[in-house]
Amino acid sequence: MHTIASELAASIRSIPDYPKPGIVFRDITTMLGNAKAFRRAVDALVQPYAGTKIDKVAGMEARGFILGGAVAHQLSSGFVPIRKKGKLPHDIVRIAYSLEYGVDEMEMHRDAVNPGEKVILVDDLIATGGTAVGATQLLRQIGAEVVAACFVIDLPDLGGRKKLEALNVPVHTLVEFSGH
Ligand SMILES: O=P(O)(O)OC[C@H]1O[C@H](OP(=O)(O)OP(=O)(O)O)[C@H](O)[C@@H]1O
Ligand SMILES: Nc1ncnc2[nH]cnc12
Repeated sequence: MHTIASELAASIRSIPDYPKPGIVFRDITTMLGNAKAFRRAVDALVQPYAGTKIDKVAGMEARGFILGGAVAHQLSSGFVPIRKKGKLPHDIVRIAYSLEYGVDEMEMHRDAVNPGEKVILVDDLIATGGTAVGATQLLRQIGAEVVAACFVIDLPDLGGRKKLEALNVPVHTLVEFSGH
């Protein structure tokens, strides 16, 4: 019998040396195109939170939008896009962050979450945790309660899960790939 982790792992494509030499890129487009795997991934991401009241799901551009939108629908929550700089039209909060293969800035509308609202972060993958830690800081800056973060893929050797947990954000992941 296949576990969900092995089934999902088999649906994800690994591309060596993309986008830079030494990085093994974990490509979820193959999982997204596989109807059964996509449904199982979304169902498994949602499972720990079913029946709890989550006000908003926050997804990080771009892959976090695909999964986060589906998770928000399943939880009957609102959705908050955390975007790369320059894309949001209204009053924003912004933070600089680094990730496995670069540095960038991300932004969120200041009025996207009301103080005290319970928010879950959703993305496809956690590597160094730079993106998720930045998103947590943005959400906390506007008074949100970050109750959890969930990801399809964890790259445990890069330490992102531990960084988030050190900020008191519980982390839920479905499949691990060791090495980079
Ligand atoms: O844990 P970290 O080291 O921060 O890396 C993880 C982030 O990197 C990827 O996004 P990317 O910035 O490549 O954007 P994309 O979704 O637009 O491809 C991934 O979707 C996560 O958001
Ligand atoms: N190795 C990796 N594969 C896909 N997305 C990533 N984001 C950060 N590291 C990544």
